[in-house]
Amino acid sequence: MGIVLDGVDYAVMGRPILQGISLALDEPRIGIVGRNGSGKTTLLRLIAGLVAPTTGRVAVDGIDPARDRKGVLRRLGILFQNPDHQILFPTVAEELAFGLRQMGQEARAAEAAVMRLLEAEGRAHWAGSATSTLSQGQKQYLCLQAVLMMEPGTILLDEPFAALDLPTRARMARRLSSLAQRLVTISHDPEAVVGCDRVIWIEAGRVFADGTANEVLPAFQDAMQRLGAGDADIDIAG
Ligand SMILES: Nc1ncnc2c1ncn2[C@@H]1O[C@H](COP(=O)(O)OP(=O)(O)OP(=O)(O)O)[C@@H](O)[C@H]1O
Repeated sequence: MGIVLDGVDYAVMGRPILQGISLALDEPRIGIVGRNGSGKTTLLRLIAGLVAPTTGRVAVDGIDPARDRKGVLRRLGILFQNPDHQILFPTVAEELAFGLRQMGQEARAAEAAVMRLLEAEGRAHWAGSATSTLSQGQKQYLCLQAVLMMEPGTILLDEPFAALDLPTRARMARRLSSLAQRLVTISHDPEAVVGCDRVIWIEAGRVFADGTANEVLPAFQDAMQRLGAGDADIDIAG
């Protein structure tokens, strides 16, 4: 089944942001790379159903993510770039229970599921901790656990390593690689998608290259280095 985008265009007030995107994504590890402003986050938002395409069709395991919000919650989890934008609750246990409550589970069952998860992760003592006191890496880890609570088949990761120091990044990479879920990783950094089965390079709102990591990443890296050698962009997007 997987993720299907069929002839997708997305425009804001007539300005095209993404154009002619047709992709069928069902590999276990998918990377989406592109420079700043190329349209990666917009693509993620379309897949997640946070915005609907202007033309064309998006389907996640056969459902339209913009229309069936409940259905998509069970299929797709999102780890946003900044955990501070994702964490809503004062304590770790409340944050972890939120998704299950949204999916209709009653409070006591959700609480028990949260404790089971924290115990399995060796972090039962985190339950009552204030989310605001966690480090950036711990917050990112909490957001990942909150997504995993809902047992989605696919997780969308937006720049998952951007705010992490090297040891935390290594730990997060290890945790992610052990997951059974399909992962779609969006990044401007080729390092973040090195092990992927398939890498899609988005340039100026279009699919510029699509292949294995070995096929796509060397060319992407070359192009980014060439761009970096030139002067800064002086045009303002929009
Ligand atoms: N709602 C919106 N209104 C106006 N412009 C938008 C909107 N959403 C995205 N854009 C524009 O579309 C382009 C692509 O944005 P997007 O955030 O998808 O890029 P990106 O590849 O994720 O960039 P970055 O790596 O910098 O996060 C940018 O020029 C952005 O300014």
